[in-house]
Amino acid sequence: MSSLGNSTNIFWHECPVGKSERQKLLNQKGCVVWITGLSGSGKSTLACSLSRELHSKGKLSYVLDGDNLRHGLNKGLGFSAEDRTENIRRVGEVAKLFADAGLICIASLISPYRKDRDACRAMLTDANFIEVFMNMPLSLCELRDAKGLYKLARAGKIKGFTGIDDPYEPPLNCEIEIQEKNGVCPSPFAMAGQVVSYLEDKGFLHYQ
Ligand SMILES: Nc1ncnc2c1ncn2[C@@H]1O[C@H](COP(=O)(O)OS(=O)(=O)O)[C@@H](OP(=O)(O)O)[C@H]1O
Ligand SMILES: Nc1ncnc2c1ncn2[C@@H]1O[C@H](COP(=O)(O)OP(=O)(O)O)[C@@H](O)[C@H]1O
Repeated sequence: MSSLGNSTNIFWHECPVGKSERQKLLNQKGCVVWITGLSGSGKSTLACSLSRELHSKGKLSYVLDGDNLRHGLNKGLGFSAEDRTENIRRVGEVAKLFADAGLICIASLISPYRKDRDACRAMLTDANFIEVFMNMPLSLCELRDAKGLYKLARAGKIKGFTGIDDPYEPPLNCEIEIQEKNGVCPSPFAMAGQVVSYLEDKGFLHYQ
């Protein structure tokens, strides 16, 4: 069902081809893998590696990457708390549609606020929202600084940068946590393997 907001005189139209038929066709179950973490923690790397692994297993996935969506769907949104909330809400709604289409939707956004991630979780049935926390130390993310943004933030040239002068609220009850082992970050292939194992164990990679 939809939440109607300010619109009136609109009605929900059921389509005769349903989610279960699409899932049967694809032999998988639609869900959302929501990857959260600091800039540079490896969200996009995991998203791409996971999508590749799933593809090689014959499973259909689609990546919604925060940075990429800000070029289109979310063009015009900034990084205030309100804009981030709207950014996450929109991506949550799109992810829900992809999951309904039967796909394994991989959403990769900083999504720093717990309440925003929880709101996306609430859009789906609980088991179909798989929250993956990239639990990498800020020092590692800052050392990587692939885009040079931490340097700019430290120099005061970017204001409100997550982890520097803007908050990041780590998940309290995520389904999967990716972290360093003995001070070493797992490879992209190993990170993807951790998520694939979870999806396999929970029965998302088959439709019975
Ligand atoms: N102020 C500030 N804080 C954090 N990140 C910033 C900021 N300004 C620009 N960027 C770049 O935007 C990318 C994060 O976009 P998201 O849509 O994932 O952010 S959020 O979920 O709405 O917080 C983020 O991409 P990733 O490094 O892939 O996380 C940055 O490249
Ligand atoms: N598991 C990993 N092992 C080694 N380097 C990684 C790993 N994950 C990410 N990186 C590197 O860290 C940098 C940031 O990764 P990225 O996926 O862009 O992070 P995010 O999307 O969270 O900003 C990139 O240069 C990437 O190649």
